[in-house]
Amino acid sequence: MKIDIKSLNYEELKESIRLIGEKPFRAKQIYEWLHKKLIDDFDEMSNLSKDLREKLKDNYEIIRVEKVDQRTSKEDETSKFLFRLYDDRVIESVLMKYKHGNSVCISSQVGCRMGCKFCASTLGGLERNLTPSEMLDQIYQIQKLSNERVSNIVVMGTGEPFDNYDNLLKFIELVSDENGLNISQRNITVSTCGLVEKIRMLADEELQITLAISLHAPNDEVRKELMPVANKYDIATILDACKYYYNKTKRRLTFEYSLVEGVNDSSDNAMELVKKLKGLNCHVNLIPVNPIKERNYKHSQGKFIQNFKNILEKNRINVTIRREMGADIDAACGQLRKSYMDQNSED
Ligand SMILES: C[S@@+](CC[C@H](N)C(=O)[O-])C[C@H]1O[C@@H](n2cnc3c(N)ncnc32)[C@H](O)[C@@H]1O
Ligand code: SF4
Repeated sequence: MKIDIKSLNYEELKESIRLIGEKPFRAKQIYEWLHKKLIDDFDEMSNLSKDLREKLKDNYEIIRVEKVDQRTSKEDETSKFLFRLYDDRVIESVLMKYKHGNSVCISSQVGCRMGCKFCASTLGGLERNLTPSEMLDQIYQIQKLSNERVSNIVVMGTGEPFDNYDNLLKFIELVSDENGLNISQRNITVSTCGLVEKIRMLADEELQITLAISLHAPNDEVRKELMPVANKYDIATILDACKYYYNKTKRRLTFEYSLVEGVNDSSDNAMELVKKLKGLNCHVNLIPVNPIKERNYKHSQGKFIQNFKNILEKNRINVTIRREMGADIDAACGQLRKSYMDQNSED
């Protein structure tokens, strides 16, 4: 089997190149082609001899994702990309343009096995993990297709990143490498449904990334209704792990809270959340839930959203309501991929 060359870090590439009888300086050239110039064909590596390019082709493959669809919102400048993988599976990624720079939301798995009730990504279960190269290439292709420099990354697309932990760490290492895209770790956010062991492991890595926790409920009872993973970890245990993360990294935590009408959006719910988060250096992101046709959940009405926000603010909890981006292009995580798969299975 050929080696997935784009998933190797610089040191690994140097060693691998040595094993096929080449000088270490070649690794620097190849790494630059792959991760700075974003080339995905050995034949375009013009400072390498033809013989070496053939040798590379014999030993390595350059994993890439291939665009099958792109939709750009008429309401804002959000673009959603559908990419095909080498095994014909399909994933989605989103480019969001902000005043402060361009942000890409990437998928970390094909599907997800966590089963959250409101989420389209999990409807077909988990198909497989993405490799570090497949996570990277979502960004590389979007940068090339849009001619825009990407400055921020959120790992908030399909999949539970901590269920693909080793590949996630490798991806972070590669994308923040100064010999590659060199995206600051401070501009990378990883969102998790709260896998406690992995939160603690990540804290021990002492990286500078932002950790976002999908909380979505002020107590375990409501959380269990929405997220099966709540049967495994209670909120108190998750918050302990979050404090550990904060103490190790000094990075402010983000809590995501999708507001679902009549389920988690009352004043009592807001007060209970305040009590849970008091004293934590954190920020709460309120997300009006994006309804998916497979479930009955509705997003909270405007006045409930505003009331929830006011209660948090009065109690000095940092809070924002997430702008609904690209609502006209199935922008909720997993929705575009799901519509694509539904259409293709009907054909
Ligand atoms: C798709 S998940 C991926 C990252 C990780 N698995 C997690 O749960 O945090 C990213 C965020 O989208 C939220 N989300 C999923 N489906 C949603 C929907 N229909 N409406 C609003 N938010 C949704 C999740 O709860 C989570 O906070
Ligand atoms: S919200 Fe996250 S963890 Fe839950 S099913 Fe969706 S992708 Fe998986």
